[in-house]
Amino acid sequence: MITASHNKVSDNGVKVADPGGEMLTQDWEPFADSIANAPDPDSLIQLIDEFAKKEDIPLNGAKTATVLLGRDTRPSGESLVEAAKQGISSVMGAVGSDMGVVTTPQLHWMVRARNKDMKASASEDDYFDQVSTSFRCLIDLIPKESHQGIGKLIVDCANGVGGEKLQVLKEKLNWSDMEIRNSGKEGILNEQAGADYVQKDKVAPQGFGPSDVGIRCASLDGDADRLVYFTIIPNGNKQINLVDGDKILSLFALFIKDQLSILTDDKNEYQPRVGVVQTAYANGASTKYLNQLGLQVIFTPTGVKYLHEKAHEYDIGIYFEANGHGTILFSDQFLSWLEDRKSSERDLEKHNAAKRLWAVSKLINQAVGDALSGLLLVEAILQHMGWSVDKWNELYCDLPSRQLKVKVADRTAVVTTNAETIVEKPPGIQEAINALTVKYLQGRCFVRPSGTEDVVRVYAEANTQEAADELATSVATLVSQFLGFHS
Ligand SMILES: CC(=O)N[C@H]1[C@@H](OP(=O)(O)O)O[C@H](CO)[C@@H](O)[C@@H]1O
Ligand SMILES: [Mg+2]
Repeated sequence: MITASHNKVSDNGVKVADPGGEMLTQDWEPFADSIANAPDPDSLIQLIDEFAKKEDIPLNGAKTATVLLGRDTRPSGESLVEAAKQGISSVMGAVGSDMGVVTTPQLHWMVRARNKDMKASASEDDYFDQVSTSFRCLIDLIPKESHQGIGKLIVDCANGVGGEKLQVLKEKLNWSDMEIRNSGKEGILNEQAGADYVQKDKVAPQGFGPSDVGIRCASLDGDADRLVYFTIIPNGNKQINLVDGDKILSLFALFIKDQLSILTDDKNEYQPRVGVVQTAYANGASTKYLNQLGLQVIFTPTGVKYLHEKAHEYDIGIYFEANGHGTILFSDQFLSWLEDRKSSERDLEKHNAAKRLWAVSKLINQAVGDALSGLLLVEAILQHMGWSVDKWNELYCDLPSRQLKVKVADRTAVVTTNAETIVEKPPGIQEAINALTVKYLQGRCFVRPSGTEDVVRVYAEANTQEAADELATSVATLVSQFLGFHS
């Protein structure tokens, strides 16, 4: 997938799906790094040959392989896809099949559908069919008493690929109450728009203003694998109430738990294991809420590859990063049990709960986090509950938080443990952070080296915004003292 996601339009990047449609296995990352940095074509071919030998991959088998290629809306995409196609055929002897402009999750979905679900020709149309059919199924199952409109939705598409794809869904679903903004027809990709901008800066994207107060708004990122919601604060100068990935996770977890409790009781032999996966950036109030729901919450280091892997350990694994990337994974064992229940259950309530969970498993992307299918699931659940976005946002109240970046001489000098919540190296810094944190009510603070930028990130939470800001600033100073200023 040729995309640089939420980054500026002049950036380029590539995301690689494995044959199951999921993210590239972590063992292969060093190889990906080495070929990306190969100095010339000969070294590239040599690296590929060596790797194929090491992994025991018969390269002549590649002749029967197909590599699906997709791209986001960046102007550079077309020529990069062409280059990829040439590389795939001339170096590997395989076929590069161009799927055109697609969202990252659509491409992952197609790879998965072709290999895992044995739909040899799975296309974008099949994706649209599956998500719209399962969405309609959820809507049709809404109990009559809560069948009421929940009002208009406006979606900021970051001027990216999500705009044209959401338009397809809008037409397929006859969804008149949804408006698409920053659709990509004009405007610059990701510029003051999109889920990353909205979540990090906590402000409304461009094109949104006072006339949108009171309306449910959502934001996708440039390749449509992240989703956040928000509402505009009246007279707030672009300020928003952010409904982030933690809240999407909480809504999904609540719905799944409700449906499971209709379907099962203590007498059931099979008790599906539900796991909720977060990172240290999850707001402390969300973790508390999920614990109160009686759910098992597990933490992993930052980066969706870790959350995704952990979520696979459960029958139903629900994961989200606060930035809005996440999905729900269902185990094969659970799905076959569910299929059984769906066909054998005589009790109407239980039968419907089974059908809802089945529809969720078809709607939500099983390969990666997907803003479009995530958005449809949020909308279906809100309609099911008869909830406004405010009601949803009131599930719990976010603790004030602050994120800062510190430029240091060498960020790899920071070594963390315990899902990145404790610093092991340099020695002494964790004790100093602890000494500052205990001064604040509901204080929580951690530092970690970024995996994507040359900075150390500081995250702080406390009972007031001033306190969170102060804690973050003083810990940022500590980081500079311990690690030396960037020269
Ligand atoms: C605090 C934060 O938002 N970190 C982001 C950011 O990672 P860093 O390792 O923090 O740079 O980019 C990752 C990739 O998009 C995303 O998965 C992660 O959540
Ligand atoms: Mg993205």
